[in-house]
Amino acid sequence: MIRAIVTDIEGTTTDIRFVHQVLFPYARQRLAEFLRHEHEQPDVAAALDALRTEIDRPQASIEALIEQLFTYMDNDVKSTSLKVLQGIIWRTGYENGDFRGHLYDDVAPQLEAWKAEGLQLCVYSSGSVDAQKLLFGYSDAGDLTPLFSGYFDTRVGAKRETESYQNIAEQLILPPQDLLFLSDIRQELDAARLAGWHTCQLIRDDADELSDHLQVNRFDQIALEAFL
Ligand SMILES: CSCCC(=O)C(=O)COP(=O)(O)O
Ligand SMILES: [Mg+2]
Repeated sequence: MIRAIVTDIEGTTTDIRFVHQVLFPYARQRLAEFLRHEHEQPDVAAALDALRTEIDRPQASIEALIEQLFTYMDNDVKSTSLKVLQGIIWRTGYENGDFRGHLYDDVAPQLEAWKAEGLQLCVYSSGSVDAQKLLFGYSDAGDLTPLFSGYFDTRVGAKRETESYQNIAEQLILPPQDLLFLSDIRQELDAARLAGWHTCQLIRDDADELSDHLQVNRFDQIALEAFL
């Protein structure tokens, strides 16, 4: 029986275009100036030190780190340090009302229904935990953060690695057969399935002909009884 549902964000709850055409450019346009002025802020300094460790350059200057972060952004590298810094910059955008977190219209009602049925709801995205809380906290459907009891990011591992799903299950103290992962990306679902999870693929845009996961177009097409 499914007892917890863990959802991806980009392409699953949220239009990929919101992430790539609103969030990513917003951070990109501000990143260099932000780091030049704010690199001593404790949370920023910690992310920059983590980046120095990540690239094995303990003495890297702020300018060298900025260059590295632009390379990451150009290649959509899911670096934990980049994701933390993007989240810090996005906070200003959400708080100023520059944008709200996009959600497909089927998402909030279904999350509320599952919560009312007693299911545990969690998020797993490459975006930092703080960025996840911002997107759901300042969403098109209002503040949905009370619905969620867990948030996971690349600190548990990469989304295409089976070990990440084993780590999440361990943290939730639930057996994998009680867990359902929702994502638009077949390789992420493959990794979750190898960890023993149930899986369901959201097809928001183009069909995925190579997938053998159960596919739906909307959250209200997900029938939990199907996962035995
Ligand atoms: C918290 S929304 C921003 C998501 C993000 O930064 C990202 O890179 C999406 O990656 P994912 O692996 O979740 O598709
Ligand atoms: Mg996705």
